[in-house]
Amino acid sequence: MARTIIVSNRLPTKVQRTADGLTFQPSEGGLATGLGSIYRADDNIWVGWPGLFVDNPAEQQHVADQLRNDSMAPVFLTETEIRDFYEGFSNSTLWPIFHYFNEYASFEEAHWEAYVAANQKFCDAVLELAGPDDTIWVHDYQLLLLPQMLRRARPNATIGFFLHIPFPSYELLRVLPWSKELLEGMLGADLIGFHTFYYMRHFLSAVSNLLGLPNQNGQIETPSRMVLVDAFPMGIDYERYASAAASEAALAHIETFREALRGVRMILSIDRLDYTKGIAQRLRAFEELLKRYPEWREQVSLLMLVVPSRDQVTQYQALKVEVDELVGRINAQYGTIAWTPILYFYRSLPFDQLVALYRLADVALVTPVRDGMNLVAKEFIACKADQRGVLILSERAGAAQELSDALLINPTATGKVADVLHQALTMPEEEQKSRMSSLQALVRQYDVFAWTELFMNRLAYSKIKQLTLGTDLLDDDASAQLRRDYQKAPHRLLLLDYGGTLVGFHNNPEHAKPDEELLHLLRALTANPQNRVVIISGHDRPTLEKWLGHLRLDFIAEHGVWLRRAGEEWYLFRPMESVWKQAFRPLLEQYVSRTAGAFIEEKDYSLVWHYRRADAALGEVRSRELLNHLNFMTSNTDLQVLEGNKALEIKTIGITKGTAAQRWLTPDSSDFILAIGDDRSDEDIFRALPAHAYSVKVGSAIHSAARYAVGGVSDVRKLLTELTEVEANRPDVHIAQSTPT
Ligand SMILES: O=P(O)(O)OC[C@H]1O[C@H](O[C@H]2O[C@H](CO)[C@@H](O)[C@H](O)[C@H]2O)[C@H](O)[C@@H](O)[C@@H]1O
Ligand SMILES: O=c1ccn([C@@H]2O[C@H](COP(=O)(O)OP(=O)(O)O)[C@@H](O)[C@H]2O)c(=O)[nH]1
Repeated sequence: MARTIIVSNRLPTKVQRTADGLTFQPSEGGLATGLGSIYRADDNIWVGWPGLFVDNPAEQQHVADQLRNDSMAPVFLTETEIRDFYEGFSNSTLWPIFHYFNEYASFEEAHWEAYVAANQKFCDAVLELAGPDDTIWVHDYQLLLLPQMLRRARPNATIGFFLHIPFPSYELLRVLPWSKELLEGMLGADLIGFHTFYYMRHFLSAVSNLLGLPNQNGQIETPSRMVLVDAFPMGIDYERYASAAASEAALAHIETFREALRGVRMILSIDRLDYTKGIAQRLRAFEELLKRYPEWREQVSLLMLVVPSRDQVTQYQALKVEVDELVGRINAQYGTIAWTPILYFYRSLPFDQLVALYRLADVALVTPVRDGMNLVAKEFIACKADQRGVLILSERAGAAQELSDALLINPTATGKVADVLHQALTMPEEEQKSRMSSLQALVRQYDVFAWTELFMNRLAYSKIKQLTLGTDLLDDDASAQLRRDYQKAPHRLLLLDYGGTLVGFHNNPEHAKPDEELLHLLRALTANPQNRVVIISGHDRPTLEKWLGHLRLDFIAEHGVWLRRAGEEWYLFRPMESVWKQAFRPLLEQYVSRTAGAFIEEKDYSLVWHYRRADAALGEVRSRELLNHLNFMTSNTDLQVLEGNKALEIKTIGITKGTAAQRWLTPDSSDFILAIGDDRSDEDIFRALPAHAYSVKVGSAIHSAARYAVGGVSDVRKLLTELTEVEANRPDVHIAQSTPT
């Protein structure tokens, strides 16, 4: 039966070393607590780290056996991996950058290397367990490279990825020297999920700006596949919290806590000790409440449960000192014999005590400065059996996008938070109930099971969508077949686009000069008289002549305007005008001055407005505008506007790379045809080909008419090199070539 393999750095069970040996406890942190309710169903397995350094093989075996009973498979991290991968790259580089604390981030090459190696270790562990039909669901920032690693090993696997923390704006992400690798790692998944639409938008813009991959309606076009991106706000196991809060055990705890509080009202604060959680800001806001509203002294306490976290990382150690000092100072200043303003606990609590605190609290004060979601806010809501109590929530927590009936605050506005605390403590019961009941309806309906179902349905949909797109990757089998067909064929026609296909895409088209490797390759291909090789390019005649004119190649230049057979003269596709250029140039110039980085290229019979050097988003916006303008100006003329790769080209109607290529496609011309191109203009060639031809799209093949797709220029060169090697193995045969009409 097909299973789901969940993979995350932290397992829902943590192993601890005590005087009595190893113990097994539930992990804290929202990822582990949140997913804890779903993974046991249907034979699923959870692969992850049990939170402790265990190197003794007998102990490792014991841990693995214990965890196996609970459907978990441990990945044991060495001490160096814990330091460099977990505390290092994950929590001293990615965590601060993704939470907008870039001043806390370190950039250590050794940590990056450890991160790559640890992701590979998780990959190996998953591959050992996962069957071909299993769905692999990877979680969080510690494993951003894992989807791509799994994809390389299992090209057809179903892989989902969910990020539990914010995805930062592109400006923050680009600070990371490894940002491209991380994005590419994530794109190995079929579906990438975020808690909010904002995180998703930031991700899409980073992918567009850093990798140059376009997206539409949350679908990213990668060279080989379409990847879906969507927002899935994570829920909790609502019924588990609601019923636990109503249980006998919880009621008994509530009684004890109430007695201890002796009529003092309680503001509750629960989180891991983390600088993202705004703990110091919260303490200052509580102090401000006591200052501004002295009537609350001796009437209300802040119960602050702080769970130890990542205590080997410098900033976490410094935060502990800061929080200890603040609590000490406020308690010393305001406390009385009968009343302690802040009840401070630095530990974790068992589940039934936790839910008792949620149920008892008058106010939950949740003030992170950044938080992916924040499940504490949702757990508080689920525990409110009598619907009394008020949630104060930072607008910078992912949860704020959904929980609009909470009192939303800016966590750094200390005075305002104090005022809102006063508002919460004096809120009429009727208003409390009305707000809480709509919050409960939302959190109950969109619980962790609904969240999982939505994610899984969307993941299945992404697979179906990929299968219906119709272009296959030119994998080993397909390219072996291509080579066999090539070898058999007495006449071969190779139609090769130039920029983006044979050489990389350059910011300046004039810099796309062929290198020695390419010249050698073209020389080898044209050396065999069975081959006719046509370079089909948007470049002008003089440029192609200068770069490649000395080789035995045919040419189609200016997107089909000029043609030349090897050793012969250039000729025009058909007679045409160029006076119209004067009328269009001022408009293009206007768009150049409005779009930093845009430029104009003038050819004999066409004008091109390029935006490859402009900011990606601005370039798209301006090109849409210009396109509308140009469509209007060219209507009822014999001109057309072609959309190229980051370019708009105006030229005579009916002349494209495809119409020009047709001149080479006579019925007896070739037994083997191969066309390769990366640009929208190459689609005209693909569409012009007979069914038996090989058409290969370089880069994203979504909406392409090509039969096959390859990733980039290096794949094209590899393919062509392999063809020259086929040649070398074959006895020399000389067969006359047909020439284009
Ligand atoms: O594993 P740790 O280093 O001990 O850290 C605990 C977890 O912290 C983070 O939790 C996040 O996930 C929650 C659920 O989606 C979300 O509500 C919260 O906003 C996040 O901070 C981290 O993302 C997990 O990987 C850690 O396990
Ligand atoms: O003593 C405690 C205190 C908190 N938690 C849990 O830790 C999680 C914190 O998740 P959240 O999403 O709020 O933040 P994270 O720590 O994941 O950043 C919640 O499920 C809490 O119930 C816990 O298990 N034991």
